[in-house]
Amino acid sequence: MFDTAFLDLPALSAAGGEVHLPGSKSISNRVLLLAALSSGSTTVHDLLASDDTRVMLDALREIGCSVDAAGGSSVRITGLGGRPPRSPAKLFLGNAGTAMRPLTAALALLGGEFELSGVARMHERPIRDLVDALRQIGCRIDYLGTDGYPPLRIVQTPGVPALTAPIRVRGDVSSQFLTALLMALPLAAGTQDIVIEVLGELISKPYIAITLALLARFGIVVGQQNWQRFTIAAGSRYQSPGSIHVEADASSASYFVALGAIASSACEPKGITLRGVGLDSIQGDIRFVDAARAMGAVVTGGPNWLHIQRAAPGQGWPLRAIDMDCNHIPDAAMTLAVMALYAQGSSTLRNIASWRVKETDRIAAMATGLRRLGASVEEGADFIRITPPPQARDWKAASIPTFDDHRVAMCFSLAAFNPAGLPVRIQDPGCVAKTFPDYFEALLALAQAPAERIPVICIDGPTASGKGTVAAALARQLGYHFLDSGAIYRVTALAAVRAGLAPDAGNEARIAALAQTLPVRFAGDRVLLGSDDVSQAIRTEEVGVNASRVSAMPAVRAALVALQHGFLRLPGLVADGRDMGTVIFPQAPLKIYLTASAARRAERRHKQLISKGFSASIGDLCAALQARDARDGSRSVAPLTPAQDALVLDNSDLTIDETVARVLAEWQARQPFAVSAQG
Ligand SMILES: Nc1ncnc2c1ncn2[C@@H]1O[C@H](COP(=O)(O)OP(=O)(O)O)[C@@H](O)[C@H]1O
Ligand SMILES: Nc1ccn([C@H]2C[C@H](O)[C@@H](COP(=O)(O)OP(=O)(O)O)O2)c(=O)n1
Repeated sequence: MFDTAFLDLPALSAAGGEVHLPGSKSISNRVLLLAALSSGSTTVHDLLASDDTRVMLDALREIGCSVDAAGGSSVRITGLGGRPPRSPAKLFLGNAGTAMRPLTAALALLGGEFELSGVARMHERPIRDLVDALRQIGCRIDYLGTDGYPPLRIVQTPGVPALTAPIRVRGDVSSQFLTALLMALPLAAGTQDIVIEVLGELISKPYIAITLALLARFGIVVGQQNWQRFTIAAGSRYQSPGSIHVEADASSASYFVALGAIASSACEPKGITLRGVGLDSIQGDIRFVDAARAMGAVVTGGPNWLHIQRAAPGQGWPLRAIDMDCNHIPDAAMTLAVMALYAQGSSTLRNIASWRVKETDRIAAMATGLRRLGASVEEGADFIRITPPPQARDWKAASIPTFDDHRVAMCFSLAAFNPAGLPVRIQDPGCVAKTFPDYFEALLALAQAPAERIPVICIDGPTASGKGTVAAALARQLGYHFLDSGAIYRVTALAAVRAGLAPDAGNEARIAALAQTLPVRFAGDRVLLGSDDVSQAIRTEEVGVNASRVSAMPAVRAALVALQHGFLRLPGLVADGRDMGTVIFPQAPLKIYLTASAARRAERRHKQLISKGFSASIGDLCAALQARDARDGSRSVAPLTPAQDALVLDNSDLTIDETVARVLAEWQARQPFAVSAQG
């Protein structure tokens, strides 16, 4: 996940490939509970791994269901199937409303003694409408804290209550209470019809439609009249479907549908394939596909998959402008607002008043970002009209505020395909964690950009100037990849010595051959040589000196070029070494030559070695590093020297943080975003 202050997306040119979307949270928890209430075992595939599903799984174990890992993101649940739940039990449900509400209803009907609690925020989330509905049918539920809110105690004698009158529940505040009743009341439908009546106009009907569709998969058919009266027929029984796939969130899919519609495919296979949600989706937001098609997207699909391709020029590319009532797809429709940037003419999205009261005022948020990109935007209480920048040159490099709204952040990532080749800055990219923590990783795995557009910051300099420390900190702050090229030379030296090859000129060809296929991998902070973790072994002074020797061999340097170029990946790279700016990435827009006095560097290296448990004397270190500087600086190929366009930064009297701040300021100054004006 990118938890940086901002994420700069370079201009993207194409996209293609396959993405498996994570399972929907609310479908995951519905399916888990239904599996737990059924007879038989259910293998649940594509379950979302999240806090909310974890607490549900723990609760199900606690009440006596068996939960077994079934490989990857699958679990096997063996349901109660008419057995009483294990009781008494205390269930901690975190902040998962999708666990608290349905479990309350189900346990109140199953009978036993239970305490249901959660985090402090959960104890501020109302549950009275559900408790009132359950009390109507004789369930005993007490509030353990504030009236109307969890924590709750359920003390219910087992046995099905006789239900003579319809059960009434309010539907105008939240549809989750109705979902909870619909999932629990089949437990009472053995010998009697169950009728639920909704008081008030039912909101969020598409979510009830999801509940009904899932109940049907578990053998429960619910009759429904006008979304006001629901009937569960006598004799209804939960029956496991054996296996079930959790659909991905259809509104999360909208970003990738849009991606396929606007991005060309540079190579085969063409287009974007989405796995996890398909044309037969039970989610209302799947209707986004129709809107995307109306704009020109070429979408095919089947159960659990979609394939999206950009239309041929003139046949849907550039996209067609639309004028659409978006009431049925409120969340996914935000994506249309960004697709409108790639349309010919003005697009109007209507009946979207609910955008104003979501995570943020989404009409205002979208208007702000779109205007910053150069679009003309008109907004009203319940509509937005977007006219794209007339020409490529009218686009602007924008820093987009995201207002702590995951959907705003995901939407504007798509502006990186702009025809002007401008980068886009997404502020607070971590806000996508709400529904799709790895959204940007998934996008960047599909997106392509020419190598010359992928930003690189080079930090070269002599030993112990702080290059590695500063480069790693910068990479972290910018969300960029990090290349520690010195580590590659160190691993080469270690591998050579282990293979019995002394780092002498006579062994150059053999060491170069070894370097050509060097199985080096970086995994977070660890450096692996094959499967051997060499992170510690390569940090000794002896390996450093040997690295300096092998690095003076032209054939070895040539052999390692492709490996180093391979680190240049989206969204950008910070590279640390000796020749990053002079040889490996001469096109880099920022090159820093970091240096410090020999005495300072010897002190730093001394401290570093002591802290890692190696013994060393400052005097020896100072002499050694001066010798190394001399060798690195005088070798025939790629000698250590500042690139012509490098900024020389002597940090003898700077702290690490000050050095990082200096480099970051240089980087920011080179960006096209008017940061101070735009915030
Ligand atoms: N500006 C600085 N002031 C003080 N210590 C620093 C500074 N920069 C780096 N160091 C310390 O010096 C040591 C060497 O830094 P390192 O990043 O390994 O250097 P290099 O990669 O240039 O060889 C580290 O322990 C680091 O914490
Ligand atoms: N891009 C690079 C990186 C390192 N080298 C060589 C020169 C250095 O003495 C060794 C070890 O590099 P490393 O950056 O790990 O060394 P220091 O941590 O600066 O002591 O590799 C190089 O020639 N070119």
